[in-house]
Amino acid sequence: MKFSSCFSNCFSLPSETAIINISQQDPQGENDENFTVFSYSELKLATRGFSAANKIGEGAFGCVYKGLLANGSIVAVKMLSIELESMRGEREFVSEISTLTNLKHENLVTLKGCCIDGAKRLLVYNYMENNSLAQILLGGQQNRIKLGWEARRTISLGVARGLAYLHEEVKPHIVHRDIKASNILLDRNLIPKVSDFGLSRILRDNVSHISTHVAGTLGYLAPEYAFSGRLTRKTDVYSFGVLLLEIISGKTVVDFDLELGEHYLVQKAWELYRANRILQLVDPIVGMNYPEEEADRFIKVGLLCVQEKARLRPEMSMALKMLRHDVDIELDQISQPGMVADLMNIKLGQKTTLHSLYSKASNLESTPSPLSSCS
Ligand SMILES: Nc1ncnc2c1ncn2[C@@H]1O[C@H](COP(=O)(O)OP(=O)(O)OP(=O)(O)O)[C@@H](O)[C@H]1O
Repeated sequence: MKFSSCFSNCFSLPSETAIINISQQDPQGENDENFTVFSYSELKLATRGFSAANKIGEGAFGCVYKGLLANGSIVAVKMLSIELESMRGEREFVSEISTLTNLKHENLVTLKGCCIDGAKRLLVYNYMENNSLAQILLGGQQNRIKLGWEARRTISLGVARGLAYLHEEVKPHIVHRDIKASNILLDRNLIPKVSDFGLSRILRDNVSHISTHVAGTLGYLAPEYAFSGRLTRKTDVYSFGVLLLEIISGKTVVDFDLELGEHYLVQKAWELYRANRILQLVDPIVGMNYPEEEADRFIKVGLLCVQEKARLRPEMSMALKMLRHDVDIELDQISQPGMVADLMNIKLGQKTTLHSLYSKASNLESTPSPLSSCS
C-alpha cells in the first residue's frame, strides 16, 4: 500500500490501524503494490480544484473528474456523494477498496486507490480515453463513433470475459449488479473495461447504489431482481444480454422516441427471432459486410441471457463459449424473455434507489432521492 505525503492530514485514522486491517484481508501483502491512499490536496490539484472543466460525468455515486497526477498519469476521480451513514466506516472502506484494487483483468477498469478527507470519500481510477459505450454507441450524434462489426465483437467478448472473471475467478465471487452501457468504458484502443464493480461493498448492508432515474437503467434489471431483490450472478447475465442486444443493434433498451412497437429492445429482438428475421436487428451502420452467422449467434446468446427464468440463463463463462462458438446454442433453450414493459409503468423521472423501486412496483409512487447532487 502506498500513502501520499500528506496522508495523515486527509485520513483521520492512524495509518498503522489501516495497515493492520488490510493485512487481515491480504495476508500475503499482495495488495500493497496496487493500492494508493491519495491525499485530498493531491487530487484537488490534479483536477484543478474539481473544476467544471474537468468534470467528465456524473452517476448515482457522484461526479467524476479527469485529473493529472504529479507523476504524469491521467486518472478519473470519483467524488462520492453518498450520505456518510450509508457508507461503511473508514477502516472498512479502505479495506474494501484495497481488496478491489487487487482485481486485475484486461476488461476491468483499474481502481488505483482512494482518498478520505473528513466526510469526503473519493475513488481514483485509470482514465479511459473513449468514455463509455453509452456515449459512443448510444449517445448523441456528436459523441458517437461508427462501430463496425469487428469492434462490436471485441467489445461483446471483452465484457463477457470481464464478467466471467468477476463471477467465476474472483473468490468470493462478485455480482456487479449494475451492468449497463454507461458502466462499460473504452480505452484508447476501444478495449472495453467494466467499471463500478464491487462498489456495493463500500455501502452498509441494505443500501443499494443502483440508480433508477432513467428508464434505460430499469431496462437492464432482471425481473426477479427488480421485483423481489433476488440477486445472483444470473442477475448480471440478464443485464449482459440486454447490453449485447444494444451493442448489436445500436439501440437503447428502452426508447420512447421510436414508433409504437419498437420501444422495447428485448421485445423487438424476441419478435424478430420468432419471425425468423433476427438479422434485422443488426445496426445498419455496420453495413452489409458482416458475418451473418456470427451476428445471428450473438443475438441468440443475447436472448438466452434475458430469459425470464434465471435458471434458463447461461453462466457467463458459458455465454462466452457460445459467443466464441466453442459450444452450440440449442435453439429450444430460447423461450420468452423477461420483459421490461411492466417496469416501465412505474412512475419515473426522479432519482430513486432500487430499494424504493420495490415498493413503487406496487404503489407506483416515487420517493425523494437520498443522494445529494454535484455542484
Ligand atoms: N475511469 C473513467 N475514465 C473515463 N471516464 C469515466 C471513468 N469513470 C467514469 N467516467 C465517466 O463518468 C461517467 C459517470 O460515471 P459513473 O460510473 O459515476 O456513473 P454512470 O455509470 O454513468 O451512472 P450510474 O452511476 O447511474 O450507474 C461515465 O458515464 C463516464 O462518462
